[in-house]
Amino acid sequence: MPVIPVSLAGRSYEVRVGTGLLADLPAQCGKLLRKAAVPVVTDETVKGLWGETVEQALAAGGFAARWFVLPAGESTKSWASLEKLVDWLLAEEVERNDHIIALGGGVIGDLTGFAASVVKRGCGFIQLPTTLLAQVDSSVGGKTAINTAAGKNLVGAFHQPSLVLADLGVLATLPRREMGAGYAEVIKYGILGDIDFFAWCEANGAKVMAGDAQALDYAVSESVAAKARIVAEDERETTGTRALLNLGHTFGHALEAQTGFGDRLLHGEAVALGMVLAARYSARRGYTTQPDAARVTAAIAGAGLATEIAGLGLNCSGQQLAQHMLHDKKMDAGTLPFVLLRGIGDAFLDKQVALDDIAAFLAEQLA
Ligand SMILES: NC(=O)c1ccc[n+]([C@@H]2O[C@H](COP(=O)([O-])OP(=O)(O)OC[C@H]3O[C@@H](n4cnc5c(N)ncnc54)[C@H](O)[C@@H]3O)[C@@H](O)[C@H]2O)c1
Ligand SMILES: O=C(O)C(=O)C[C@@H](O)[C@H](O)[C@H](O)COP(=O)(O)O
Ligand SMILES: [Zn+2]
Repeated sequence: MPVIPVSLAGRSYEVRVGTGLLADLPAQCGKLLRKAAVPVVTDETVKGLWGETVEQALAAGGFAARWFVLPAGESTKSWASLEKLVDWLLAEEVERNDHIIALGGGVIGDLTGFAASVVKRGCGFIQLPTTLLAQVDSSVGGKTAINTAAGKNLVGAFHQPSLVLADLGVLATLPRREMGAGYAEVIKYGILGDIDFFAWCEANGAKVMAGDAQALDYAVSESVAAKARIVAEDERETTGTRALLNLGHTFGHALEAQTGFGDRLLHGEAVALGMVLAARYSARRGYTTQPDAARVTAAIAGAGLATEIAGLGLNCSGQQLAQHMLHDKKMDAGTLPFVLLRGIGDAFLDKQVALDDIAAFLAEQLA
């Protein structure tokens, strides 16, 4: 079983990738579970599909799951959900050294991690990611957040989990559209820093999308290892290294905001479009070549993901889309550093981007 360490001074933890990890939960968690009652946060869909497995595994180890179940979907990453969850955790008398379990996709992981960061000024949590996206990205690295009226992930904290168990078996029930959204964050690691992994994705993306066990194991393990390396180097996104994980996200978050954080455009789908835009904009600026941008576009289209924002029916101008970017967390004294490409596998942070030029570029892409 691949075990990937996330090495942080004094707070290192493991990401275990394998099959059957949920059914083996008490043994996997070991001493992290200290009390008979274990708080488990999930969404309605995941509870219906995987709740029984978790409940029975805990019961077999002498534990009782205490469930907090939220509606599925991006709108759950809200102030309202956070308030309800925090009140519930306090009513459950969760202590600092306890661990809350987050069972679900990135929405549940981000929200539960944020709640864990503020309850009693910080208690423990364990990530049980159940989407491809959560296994390869959101469960690792400690970014937690909710969305607000002003934009995506604008309120949150860095708070690392104590353990991540990526059970590949749970992906069997994941709809194809959600697999595609997760695959966007997989291929991101290739585009931003590893041309060999990108080429592997070009050759094996269809297998990953079809749920091939070996391909999934490799894709998840390689993605987690790539993220762990970056997070270990720049945990709090202060040096610019971690910001590279934001490839496609400045465009993507603007698209998510414009479409109202709903089912119309999933986070991974927005990131896929954002990476195409970042590649095309990099070519327009002369940093990379048109053939590179076309290769990125083709690899993303090959996974069944949309690559043209003109097809989204956004009904807005390039300027309006660019306005959303003013709230980006990378914003620094009036300039917005953008993750661009010098080539496939060679992302960098460009601090010289003019938002008016981005707006003009977006207007062309929308036409
Ligand atoms: N913290 C980070 O570093 C980070 C990284 C990437 C994305 N994110 C965030 O993650 C969120 C997106 O995560 P997501 O794509 O996992 O979305 P999600 O949590 O909404 O899950 C997607 C859908 O899949 C369902 N689902 C989950 N597991 C399932 C399973 N095994 N079988 C069937 N259905 C299942 C859910 O109920 C939901 O309807 C966004 O809010 C994004 O901002 C955070
Ligand atoms: O872990 C990171 O760092 C990332 O940027 C991963 C992204 O895929 C993720 O969507 C993250 O939540 C975006 O970060 P944000 O700081 O722009 O909200
Ligand atoms: Zn993302």
